[in-house]
Amino acid sequence: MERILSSRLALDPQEFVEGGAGAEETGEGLEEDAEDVQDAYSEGAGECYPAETEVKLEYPTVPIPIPVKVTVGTSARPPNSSQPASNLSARAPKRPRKRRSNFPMEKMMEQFLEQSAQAEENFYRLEEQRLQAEDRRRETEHARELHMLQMLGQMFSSMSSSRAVSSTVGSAASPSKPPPPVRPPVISSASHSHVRRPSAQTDCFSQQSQSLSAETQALAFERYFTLGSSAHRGMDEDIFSLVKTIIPPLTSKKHKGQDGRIGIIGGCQDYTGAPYFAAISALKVGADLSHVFCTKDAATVIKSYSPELIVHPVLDSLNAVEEIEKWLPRLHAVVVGPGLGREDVLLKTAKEVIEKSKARDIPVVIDADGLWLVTQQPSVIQGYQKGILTPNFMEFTRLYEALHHEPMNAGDRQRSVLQLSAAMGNVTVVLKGDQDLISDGSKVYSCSIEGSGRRCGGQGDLLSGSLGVLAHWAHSAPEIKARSLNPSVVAAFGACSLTRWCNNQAFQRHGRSTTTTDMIQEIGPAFRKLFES
Ligand SMILES: NC(=O)C1=CN([C@@H]2O[C@H](COP(=O)(O)OP(=O)(O)OC[C@H]3O[C@@H](n4cnc5c(N)ncnc54)[C@H](OP(=O)(O)O)[C@@H]3O)[C@@H](O)[C@H]2O)[C@@H](O)CC1
Ligand SMILES: Nc1ncnc2c1ncn2[C@@H]1O[C@H](COP(=O)(O)OP(=O)(O)OP(=O)(O)O)[C@@H](O)[C@H]1O
Repeated sequence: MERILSSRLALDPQEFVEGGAGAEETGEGLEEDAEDVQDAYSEGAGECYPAETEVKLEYPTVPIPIPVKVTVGTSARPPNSSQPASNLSARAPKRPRKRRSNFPMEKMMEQFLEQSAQAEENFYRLEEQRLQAEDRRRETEHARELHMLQMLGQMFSSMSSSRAVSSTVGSAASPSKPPPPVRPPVISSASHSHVRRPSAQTDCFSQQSQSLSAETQALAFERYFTLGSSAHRGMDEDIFSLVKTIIPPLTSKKHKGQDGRIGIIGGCQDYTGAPYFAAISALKVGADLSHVFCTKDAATVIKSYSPELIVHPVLDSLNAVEEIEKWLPRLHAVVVGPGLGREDVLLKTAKEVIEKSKARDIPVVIDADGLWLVTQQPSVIQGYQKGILTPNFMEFTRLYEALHHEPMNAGDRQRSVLQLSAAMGNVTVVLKGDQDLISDGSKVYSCSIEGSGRRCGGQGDLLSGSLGVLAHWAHSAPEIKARSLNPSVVAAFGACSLTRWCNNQAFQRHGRSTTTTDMIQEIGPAFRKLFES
C-alpha cells in the first residue's frame, strides 16, 4: 500500500492530462471511455450535473472532456430535483464534450489509482497462491526423496552386512575379492602392487549416486565412512579422526591471529582471481588473517573483491623480498603460486620467499605457477618436510618429466606420485584428479569423496588456500606428532576432502553454472559436516 501511495504522489496531474490528450490523439475509443467514466460519475453521485465548459489548456492539441463540479452553463438542475441525470441529459441536447475543469480529472485519477491498487493486490494474492503451491510441490518431492533414501539405506545395510560376513569368511580363500561398493580413501603401502583401485562396482555406485538428490548424496557420503571393509574402515577412520584432531577449538581465551595467519604469494595483472580464492578459502576454513602479496596493479582489484583480505602491493617492487620478509615472522604458512604468473622477476622473488620460509620452518604449499618454478629448480623445495606440492595433471607431468628425465606412465598414477614424492626428498605431493592421490614417498593415499563433473577454474586455489591453514594446524598438533603419520599428509587429506565436498554441494545447488565462488560458500557447512560432526 505504501508503494501505491507513493506512486500516487509521484503522479503529476498535468502529466496525466497530457497522457490523456495523447491518448485521444491516437483514437476515438479512448474519448468514449472518458465520457463513460464521466457519465457514471454524474449519475452515481447524484449531485453533479453534466455541466460543460471549455477550459483553455495549453497542452492538448485535441480537446478532452473534463467534468467540473462548479456549474457553468444553462443546464443547471434545481437543488431538490429528483429527476435522474440521464433524463436531464435526454432533455437537454448533448453538446459536444470538450475541455472541462480539473476536479473530476482528479476523481478519475483516484479511480485509476484505486484500480491499479486493486490490480496490484490481485497480483500479489495470485503470486502468494503460486508460491504456496510451489512449497507444497517441494514438500511432496522431499518426502519422496526421503522415502527413496530410506530404501537405499536398507539396501546398503543388507549389502554391507552380507559383505562383511563374506569378506571375513572368504578372505583366505579369495584374496582378490573386490572391495565393497563405495569409494573409500585407498591407503596403500609403499609397494605399488598394494595400491588398490576402485572396483567396477565402486564406479557404478558413484555414477548412481551422481544422479541422486542432495539428501541421497549425503547418505552416500556417510556410507563412505561406514561401508568400507573392516580393514579399510580402520584406516579411513584413522585419517579422518586425525584431521579432526588438528582443528583448534574455538574458545574465548584466544586472540586474533592464533588460529592462523596465512600468506598467499601470487596475484598479477592477468590473474587476480586465483590469489583471492586461495586467501578467502584460508579465512573460511578458519585462519584468522589472510595476507596476499601481489603486484601493484593486481592489489586494488583484489582488495575490491573483499575487505577481509590484507593485500600488499609489493611483489613487483624492487625490494619485494624484504617487504615480504618483514611479514614472515607473523605468518604461520605460505601458499606460493596462485596467479603468480611466470615472469622471471616474480619467480625469482617467489623462490627467495620459499627459501626464507624454509629457514623459518613454516609450512610451504606450492601450487600453479609456483610449480612452474619447482619444475625449473626442484632444489628450491626438495627435502623440505613441511613442503607440499599440489599439481594438477599437467603440472604433475611437467614436474615428473623434469625430475625423471623420461615420460610419465599416465596409466599408473599411483606409482608416479609415489616416485615423484620420493624424488623430491619426501615432499608431500597431491596429484589432483578424479581421485586425489597424496604421497609422501612412502605411501599413497587416495581421496575419492564424491565431487562433481564440474571443472571450473579456481577449484585448485580453494584447495591450496585451505591446505595452507590445515598444514599449519597439522604441524602444530601434538596428536599428529605422537602418531607416525606425516602431518602434511593429514592436512592434504583434509583439504582434498573439503574441496571435493564443496564441489559436490555447490553442484547440487547450481549444477552446470557452479563456480568457485559457489564452492567457497560451501566451505563452512562442508567443514562442519566432514570434521565437526
Ligand atoms: N580466476 C583466476 O584468476 C584463475 C587463475 N588461475 C591461474 O592461472 C595461471 C595458469 O594456471 P593454469 O592451470 O591455467 O596453467 P597450466 O598449468 O599451464 O595449464 C594450462 C593448460 O594445461 C592443461 N591442463 C590443465 N589442467 C589439466 C588437467 N587436469 N589435465 C590435463 N590437462 C590439463 C590445459 O590445456 P588445454 O586442455 O587447454 O590444452 C590448460 O589450459 C596460474 O597462475 C593459476 O593460478 C587459475 O587458478 C584459474 C583461475
Ligand atoms: N576429474 C575430476 N573429478 C573430480 N574431482 C576433480 C577432478 N579433477 C579435479 N578434481 C578436483 O578439483 C580440485 C581442483 O583440481 P584441478 O585439477 O581443477 O586443479 P587446478 O587445475 O590446479 O585448479 P585451478 O583452476 O585453481 O588452477 C581438486 O580438489 C580435485 O579433487
